[in-house]
Amino acid sequence: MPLAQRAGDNSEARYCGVEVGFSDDIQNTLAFALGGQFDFIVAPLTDPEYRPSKGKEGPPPFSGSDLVLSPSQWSSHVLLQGLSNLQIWLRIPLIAPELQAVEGTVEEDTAFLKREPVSGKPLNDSWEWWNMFRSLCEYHCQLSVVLDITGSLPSPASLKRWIGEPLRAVIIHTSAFLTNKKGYPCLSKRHQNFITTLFNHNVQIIVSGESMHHVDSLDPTTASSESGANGSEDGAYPRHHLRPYLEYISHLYRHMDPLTEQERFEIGYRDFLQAPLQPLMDNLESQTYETFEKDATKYNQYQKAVYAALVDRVTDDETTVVLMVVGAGRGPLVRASLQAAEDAGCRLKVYAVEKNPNAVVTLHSLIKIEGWEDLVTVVSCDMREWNAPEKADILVSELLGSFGDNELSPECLDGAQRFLKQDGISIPSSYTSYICPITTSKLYNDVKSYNDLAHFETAYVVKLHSVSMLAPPQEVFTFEHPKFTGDKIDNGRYKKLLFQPPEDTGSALVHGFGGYFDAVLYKDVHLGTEPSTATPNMFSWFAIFFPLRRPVYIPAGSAVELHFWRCVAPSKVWYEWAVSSPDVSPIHNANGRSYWVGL
Ligand SMILES: C[S@@+](CC[C@H](N)C(=O)[O-])C[C@H]1O[C@@H](n2cnc3c(N)ncnc32)[C@H](O)[C@@H]1O
Repeated sequence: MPLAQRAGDNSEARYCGVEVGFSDDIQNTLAFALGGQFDFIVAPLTDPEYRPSKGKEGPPPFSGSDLVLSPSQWSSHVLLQGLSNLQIWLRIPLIAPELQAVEGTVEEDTAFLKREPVSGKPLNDSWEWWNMFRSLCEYHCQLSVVLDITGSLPSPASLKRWIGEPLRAVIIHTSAFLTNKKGYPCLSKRHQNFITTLFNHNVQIIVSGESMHHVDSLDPTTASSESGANGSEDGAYPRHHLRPYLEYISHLYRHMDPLTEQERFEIGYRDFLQAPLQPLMDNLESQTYETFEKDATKYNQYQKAVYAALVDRVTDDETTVVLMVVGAGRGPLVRASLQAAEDAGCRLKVYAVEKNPNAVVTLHSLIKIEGWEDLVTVVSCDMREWNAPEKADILVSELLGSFGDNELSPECLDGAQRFLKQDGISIPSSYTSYICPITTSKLYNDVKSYNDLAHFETAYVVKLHSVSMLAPPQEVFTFEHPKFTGDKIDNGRYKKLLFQPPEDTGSALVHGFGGYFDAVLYKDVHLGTEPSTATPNMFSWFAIFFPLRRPVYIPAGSAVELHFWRCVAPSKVWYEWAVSSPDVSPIHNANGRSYWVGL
């Protein structure tokens, strides 16, 4: 039975298994573990005592026939170390044995990796063992990792690296547990936080070792309500000696914070590649507008910004402010603007400019339903071509992509500023893209599975989740509006960035870059996704992912140097990117050969 569900989380269930020794009687071993409420066992495939005797032909080192369990029992409840549905799971200690005080890890299994230092890599960091092994396997998508956790944990930054790796399970040893006041097993705060993080990333937990807490009745603070008080459900077996550990793990899971509304919306999108929208070249579908319109936070921020701009702009009761919503879609920014005007007590004349004829139909009907005919004029036109009958005081738009400028807001607004007064206000007034190097095995393998160059040179919209940020995001490109320079505006850009991972990270692998944005709507009203300032409860934008054709190894203490270009041609805009240190990558997407946004 899976661990009791955490509130609001209907995604994959979390399970807790138990490691068992080699057994001739696997039926009984399994029944005992399941009776103790564990979900599965982890068992060695071969007898560790078995030694092939020289010159003698003997039976293979297996205990018995595969018929000892039914096929469904094998697949649901038994993890054969190393083999699982044609997946290979490499088991390594989280802390290299020579560094840890506590014994009982799997040193033998990984000894071959430690035999010789390779190119000076610090072999006391078990992540290096994993990295060497998976590099030898060319990052194979069926290769995953399982970590043994004991009493000590590595530094927070080095621990964080594992979240971007294909970590399937952790084996938590009974020696990792402390004892609470009542004599029951519990974990240190750091261990608790790590296990909780693992739950969030669908990592299964396996308990292993001898019981170190000989308690025979359940601790009321950790007992799971659905389990029997003593022994197995049907009483056929004695109480499982590791049951208090399972109960503690289950307790941690049940007491996690419930998912927020935003997390509930996003959960099905985590770590899935999506092609970015092309709202200029294509016409968005009705369903896409419907999703946008559910994001109350986004429109609240716009309403606040329009209100603040109106308050600054209106000096007497007689003024009628001309406000143009450019790229009005089905009208939510028109609604937010009219509401802001009502709150500010000022008169507003609105033009709603939209180039998607389908959205224009809905916009017309909204205006009729709401009785806004005297307030709002609908213009079915591309804003870059419209001959406006008068100039605007305020230009409101939302043409932002996950990387700020990637849906060509700069090019559209440069075209629209012709009909903004010289002292007029653009909402947004500026936006900035941000980027950082990330470890993301899952996304890298998903891109690789397309088996062509073009997919490695494409940016993807992704709800980044099982990803490790190796350094904080840094600013890439900023665009400001309006920009009355008199000259033709050049929206081409180039930036070189240097990312220094925290000192205690150790080495790491970069699979690509995560991109975000922040937009200043008006003065101190902003919205964005850059993690340190992200607008809470806003779900209109996921991050953007720029992959690398080959992951780049970053030795401990080294920085990552990234070059990023925004290139503009008469009919398209595209990005190019390359890493120049500590290793040199090719320039990705040279001349926009694989990915571009149409003008
Ligand atoms: C991201 S959507 C936002 C729609 C709406 N404002 C909202 O918040 O739901 C951008 C809208 O701008 C429109 N658009 C993009 N470029 C445009 C252009 N050059 N002229 C007119 N409309 C444009 C698209 O068709 C789309 O409806």
